[in-house]
Amino acid sequence: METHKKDSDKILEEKTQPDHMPSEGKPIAPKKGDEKKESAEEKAKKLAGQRSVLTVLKAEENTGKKPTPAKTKGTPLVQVPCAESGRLNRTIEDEPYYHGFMTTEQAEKALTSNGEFLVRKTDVGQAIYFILSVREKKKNLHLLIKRTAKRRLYWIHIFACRTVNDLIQYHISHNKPVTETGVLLVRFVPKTKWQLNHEQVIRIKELGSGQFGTVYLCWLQLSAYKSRRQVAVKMLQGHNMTTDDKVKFLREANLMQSLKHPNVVKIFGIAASREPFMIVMEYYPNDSLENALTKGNPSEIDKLNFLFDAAKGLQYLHEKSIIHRDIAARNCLLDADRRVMISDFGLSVVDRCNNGVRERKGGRLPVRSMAPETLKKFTYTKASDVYSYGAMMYEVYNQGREPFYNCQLQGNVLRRAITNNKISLKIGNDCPDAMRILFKHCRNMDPTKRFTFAEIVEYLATEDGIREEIIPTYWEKKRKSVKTFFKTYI
Ligand SMILES: Nc1ncnc2c1ncn2[C@@H]1O[C@H](COP(=O)(O)OP(=O)(O)OP(=O)(O)O)[C@@H](O)[C@H]1O
Repeated sequence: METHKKDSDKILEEKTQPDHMPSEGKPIAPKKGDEKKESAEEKAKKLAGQRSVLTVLKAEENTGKKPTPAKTKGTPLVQVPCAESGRLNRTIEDEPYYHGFMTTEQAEKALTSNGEFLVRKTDVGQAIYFILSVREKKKNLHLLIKRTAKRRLYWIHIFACRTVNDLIQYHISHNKPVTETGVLLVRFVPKTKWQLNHEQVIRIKELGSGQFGTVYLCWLQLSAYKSRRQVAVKMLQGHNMTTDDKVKFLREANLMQSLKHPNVVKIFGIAASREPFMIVMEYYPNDSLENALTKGNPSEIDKLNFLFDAAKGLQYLHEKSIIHRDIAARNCLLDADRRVMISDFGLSVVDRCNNGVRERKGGRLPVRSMAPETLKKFTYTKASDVYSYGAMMYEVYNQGREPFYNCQLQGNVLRRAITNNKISLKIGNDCPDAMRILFKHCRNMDPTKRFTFAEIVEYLATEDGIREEIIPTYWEKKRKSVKTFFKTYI
């Protein structure tokens, strides 16, 4: 183990040293005249005697959130030379324990047993910080990895390093606690296959943009040995994105990850180790239901199946306690078999208690599709989703026209007219009777009298022309995978 007296002493000399910020992952070259060697551990012991000098120095150096005084007050900081940290020459993004941008909630889900840890990034105010999340005695600790003001060294408890990799590696290889109470880093939580790297994604062209980001057609490189495939990638872009926007974007990705249904958009993963954040999804070349309705002239059977597929996807979401909150033809995509896939979970929320979710949200709201009780009290329920589904039925039977397209009212005046039942949607004469009845059940002003999606699915399932589900057998699936193998490798 090699240490350099000069390196260790820099902590004490710092005030007179020029500011220097090494790039992440670069080793520090040893300097001439570093003959006298001393380990960081020995230095820690020695420096304990110089407590008063170092306490002053550390207080001056602290940046960002101040550490809890009970844990760190009076503890000297010791710089660990690079050679002693025992790290590999990699960037933080390459480290298996680094999970990129992640909320506290997500980190807590990932930590399951004592001593498990991961490193993540988060925004505190305007600044971005690294956080060490570690599980100890059935509790989760989220420790801010702080930086000294001048030399820009990273530190948690006693030891300070030039990079986060060094800091973590040093604590692991030397079995050093990260808190005063002796919490050790035992086992890291590895990234899941769902967490992708930005390098795996290659842009082809833009597909369109929405409120939260732009969607691109991209190549996704699955691994060095596997083929690449075309995917749609939603990227959160823009320099004026607030922390709130980022958290919402990650929440959307997290929510999508937990969904698996033939009528819900399939997600491959998320790249969140740096910005722009990306949600990598299945690419649906048939575009949106809105385009199919406005440009495609679908048959009556097609329309019926579009609504049946959408209702099945939404029934699944409601079973998982998810309220979509933005049901509209523009948010439904069509797969290669023209099956509807529910998409765009940017506004979705989880209603765990089944009481509805109250949220007075600013920004653009889909007022024309929203239920009167939501417009009045900002309460979103499963029944308010059903009301919006009714608005989508209107789109389906009116060539994709948006609800109230011929109404001159705008903004608050329109909102008041809807809530006071002064205006209402009329589905049109071309709509079959059975669908007109269903429309009425969805658009009832009283939310308790509306159908549920389970009832809608049951109602539509008996209609003539409903496409039967073709569930592939075991051998059909096998045959398909062999075919794909030959296509890819031979
Ligand atoms: N998986 C996908 N495959 C193919 N096209 C997609 C996919 N996801 C989105 N798109 C297309 O990209 C465009 C932008 O989608 P996005 O979900 O960001 O916005 P939006 O739904 O149009 O608006 P908002 O998010 O404001 O409701 C849309 O035209 C949509 O059809």
